[in-house]
Amino acid sequence: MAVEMSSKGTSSTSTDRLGFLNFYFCCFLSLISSSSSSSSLVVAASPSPSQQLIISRFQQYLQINTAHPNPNYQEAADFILSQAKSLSLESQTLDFVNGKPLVLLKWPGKNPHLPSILLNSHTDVVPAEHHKWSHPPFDAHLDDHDGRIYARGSQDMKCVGLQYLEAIRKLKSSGFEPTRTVYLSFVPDEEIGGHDGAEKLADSDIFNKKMNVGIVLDEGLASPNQNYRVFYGERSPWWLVIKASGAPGHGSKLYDNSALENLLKSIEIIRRFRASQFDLVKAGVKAEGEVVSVNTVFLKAGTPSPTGFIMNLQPSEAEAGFDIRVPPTADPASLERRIAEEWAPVSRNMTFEFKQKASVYDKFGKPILSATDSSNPWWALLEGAVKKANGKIGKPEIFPAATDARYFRERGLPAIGFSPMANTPILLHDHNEFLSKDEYLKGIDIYESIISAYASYIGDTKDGASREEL
Ligand SMILES: CSCC[C@H](NC(C)=O)C(=O)O
Ligand SMILES: [Zn+2]
Ligand SMILES: [Zn+2]
Repeated sequence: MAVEMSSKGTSSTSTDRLGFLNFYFCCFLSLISSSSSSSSLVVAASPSPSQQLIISRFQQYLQINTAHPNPNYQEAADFILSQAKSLSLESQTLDFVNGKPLVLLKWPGKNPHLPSILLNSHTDVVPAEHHKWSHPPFDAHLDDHDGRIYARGSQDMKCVGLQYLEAIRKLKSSGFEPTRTVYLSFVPDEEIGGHDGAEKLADSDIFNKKMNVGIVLDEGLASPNQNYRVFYGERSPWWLVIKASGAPGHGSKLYDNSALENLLKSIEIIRRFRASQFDLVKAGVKAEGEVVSVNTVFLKAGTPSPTGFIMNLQPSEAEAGFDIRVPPTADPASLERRIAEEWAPVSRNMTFEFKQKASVYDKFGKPILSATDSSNPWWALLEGAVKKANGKIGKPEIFPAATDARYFRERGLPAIGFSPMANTPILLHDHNEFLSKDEYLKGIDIYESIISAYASYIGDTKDGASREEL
């Protein structure tokens, strides 16, 4: 792999200087808050100087506005490259698509023949409605009272990207040397489908001929309770548009087969199907990721007029869009039949098209799921490593939405979705997304344990979770 050390971006020295300034500023703030003893609010424990530097680096990454539709990818890439430089990691910027840099870092292992570990994170975030946030979404404000860091991307998923790096920083300073090579990919465009990011990486020669990846870690979700959530598969997005057509007519006339009547019949049938799936979740029979979800995302009909819509004309066309998520355990053929026969039947003058229809099966025709039994030693290693760092993980789940992990699972690689955020409300894509500094710091310890276990593992897929004695 060609190694290019970036000369652009913030140097580690200026990064650290900024961190110290921030540290002194925060000490000043905590002095003020502790002097106002009348306050009944709980004051978060003050971080140590080294923790303050870690938090400050996280804030710097969060402050880079990588929201769609105009993500500042270059600044994010420069920041990651500066961090890589401070850690003496090899780095490379892959420009699969102009203006969408993908940063690939490498920590070479002592045994380059063993399959490597890929730690993936996306650099983009979804947009925020700034006026609806209590703190500006790109300020990365740290609330001194509750220790929360408010920012778009604090949960999804700039936290994970930097936690990987901070864990490596700790491992390096403890003298740890990996047996397996560890790669880190910082990819663009996950939030808009990953086609110009992780999908390009997974299809690339560098990935398929050089990296020899054996396991991928990617994003998970926050957990409101004390157990971390772990994901071994995800639902496939199907974005469906159904269209109805019929004769136009006077607004006063009752007649059969108008476009809107036909569309509304379908919407009612779809709504009943949705309720049947949701009832299974409400009754605790199935988890969210195990049912088919269908949500109406747009309705389009009517004849526009300068003041709104013509009110006495029944339109000749009407359409509706649905976000459908299909679990890997569902039967896609029966859902397709349901769509053609019940949701958009020709008998009601209806047609349908998919704007997106991700396969539920891999290239071998099997549901895209990573094993969670003894055939996948990475699973047991992850469980053991989290436990060793005093964390707990819950039952393996199917991720309800889509992540970049699917591009790696599709190739038959095991991929685990995991974002170490316990005792945290799920706020991805929501207003006031936050992560507490303590959970962030705890997550670094968790990754330190996982990376150490993964990078030291010398067994193959058959001989379980043996570890090299270092
Ligand atoms: C279909 S690609 C868009 C990816 C996005 N992922 C998440 C986690 O929100 C989603 O599931 O809608
Ligand atoms: Zn994400
Ligand atoms: Zn997201």
